[in-house]
Amino acid sequence: MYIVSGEEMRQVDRFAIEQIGLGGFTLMENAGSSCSRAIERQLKKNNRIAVVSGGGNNGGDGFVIARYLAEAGFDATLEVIAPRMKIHGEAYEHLLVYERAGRAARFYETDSEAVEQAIAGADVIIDAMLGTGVTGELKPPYKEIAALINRSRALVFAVDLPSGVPSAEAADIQAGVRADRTYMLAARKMNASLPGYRSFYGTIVPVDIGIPELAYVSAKADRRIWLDEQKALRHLPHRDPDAHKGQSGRAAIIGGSMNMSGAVMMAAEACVRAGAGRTTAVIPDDTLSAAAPQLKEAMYLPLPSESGEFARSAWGKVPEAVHADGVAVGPGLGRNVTNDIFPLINQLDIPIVIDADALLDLASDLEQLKIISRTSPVILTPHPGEMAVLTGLSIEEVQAGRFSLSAKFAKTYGVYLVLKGRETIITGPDGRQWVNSTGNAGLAKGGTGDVLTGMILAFLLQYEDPAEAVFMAVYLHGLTADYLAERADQISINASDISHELGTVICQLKQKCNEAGRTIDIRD
Ligand SMILES: NC(=O)C1=CN([C@@H]2O[C@H](COP(=O)(O)OP(=O)(O)OC[C@H]3O[C@@H](n4cnc5c(N)ncnc54)[C@H](OP(=O)(O)O)[C@@H]3O)[C@@H](O)[C@H]2O)[C@@H](O)CC1
Ligand SMILES: [K+]
Repeated sequence: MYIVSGEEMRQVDRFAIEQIGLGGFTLMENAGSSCSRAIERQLKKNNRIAVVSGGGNNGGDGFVIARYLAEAGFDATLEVIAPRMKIHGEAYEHLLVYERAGRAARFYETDSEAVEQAIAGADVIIDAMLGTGVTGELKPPYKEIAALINRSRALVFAVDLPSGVPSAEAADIQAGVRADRTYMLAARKMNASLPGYRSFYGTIVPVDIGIPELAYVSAKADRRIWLDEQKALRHLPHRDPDAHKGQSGRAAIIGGSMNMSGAVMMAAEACVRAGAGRTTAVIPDDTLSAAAPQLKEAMYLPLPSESGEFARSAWGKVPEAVHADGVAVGPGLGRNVTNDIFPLINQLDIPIVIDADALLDLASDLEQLKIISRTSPVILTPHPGEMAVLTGLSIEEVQAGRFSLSAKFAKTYGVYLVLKGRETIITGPDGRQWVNSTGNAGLAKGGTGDVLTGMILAFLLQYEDPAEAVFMAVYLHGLTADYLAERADQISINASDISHELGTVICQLKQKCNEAGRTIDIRD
């Protein structure tokens, strides 16, 4: 599914209407009929339903929904908050269709008390007041009606967006409807993936309204999310039956310090479990006895240490000492001795994943990234705090601009950026973005990032396309956490459990998709 801003959605709509010839009236009919069918599955026959409509096209969707629900025999009334005079275009045509079908809408302008009573007394409220067209703070009486909806005990289903929630990134939100479910039309709106707005949406139900792919291509809205597991099947790691260990790649993971020998070893174990042919842990020599017993499958390359961390002089030795097809640097490095990771980026033209403390070293001289000439990809995996250091912004600013900041950063420095969070955003150096839908709050725990780093490195060695490798690592990391959370509470998820169960999850995924008859949607 595509992810769009409100402005991009308008461009997509315009293209579908003007260039493809799908009329706005038809799209609204599609939106309303598809939504009402999806909504009906949540309704009980005796529910009192209030469809609350505005005067724009979101309201128009509401007129169609009210007609379908009434025709299906539900006790559904249409409460229109906008004055009749302000309703135009396709929305007005659909209001007329509703009325000509023998139904009567109630208008807040002329019957405010009855409208408020209908809303207060409803079991289910369908919020079709405002969608992508909202600007600024909610105006009266929408603000008061939104508050009334939020106070009610009814189930609240929003159409496209909860009214009042802006669709543009980093727009302020003062008040808005808090929905239990949001029936999102055609494409996912950007803000549904941003922390400040996500809670307004409730469960998001995608609703197809028949807009052709070409309309998205024309709007250059190149951001996607996978909402079903079947999409993953085509992209799962695959092993040739005749494979030998040399073909799955040699991985080197550089990290660890006296107090954090576990981090580098968790990354190394994840790398082994995710299929790397040979994995070497490059560690400070005085941590060898602590690190080595943690993983039998790894090889070890100890380098000079100082105060329990890599000595500054060790960094110059790394490019020659490491014989690998891909490298990750960062897990558990520590911050007492300054790390110098630029020789790695400069001299090793193999895929490199930069994580954790190494990101902070990178931040001290980011401009160097622009002048280094490499053909192999650089992958940065910051959490919002690390991204704040990389950009010089506050964490709040990072979170409010996750999409645009990621795109700008990845393009400026020519890197793949994995901005972690509830919905991790992966951005390619060309600005294309993928949003991950798997994972849960159990991942908010030390070590899970180290495991992800190891998985990304292993996949980089097995996939041709770095974007696919990075996305699949993030996707399966989250999916394994979801698998674990189905068996024990989220709070008990251990980072290493993700490595241990990864194979089971991939296996289950293959089985599930096979059982579903291999109906793979190729539009991903
Ligand atoms: N285009 C298509 O093909 C399709 C579009 N579709 C649907 O259209 C929706 C977008 O429709 P849209 O552009 O008409 O905007 P919409 O969200 O109804 O809001 C406009 C109204 O809001 C009002 N208003 C604004 N700000 C306000 C505030 N702060 N506080 C209070 N009021 C405020 C503004 O009033 P005004 O300020 O002009 O007085 C105006 O009346 C989209 O989300 C989807 O549901 C589907 O049918 C599929 C086909
Ligand atoms: K709405």
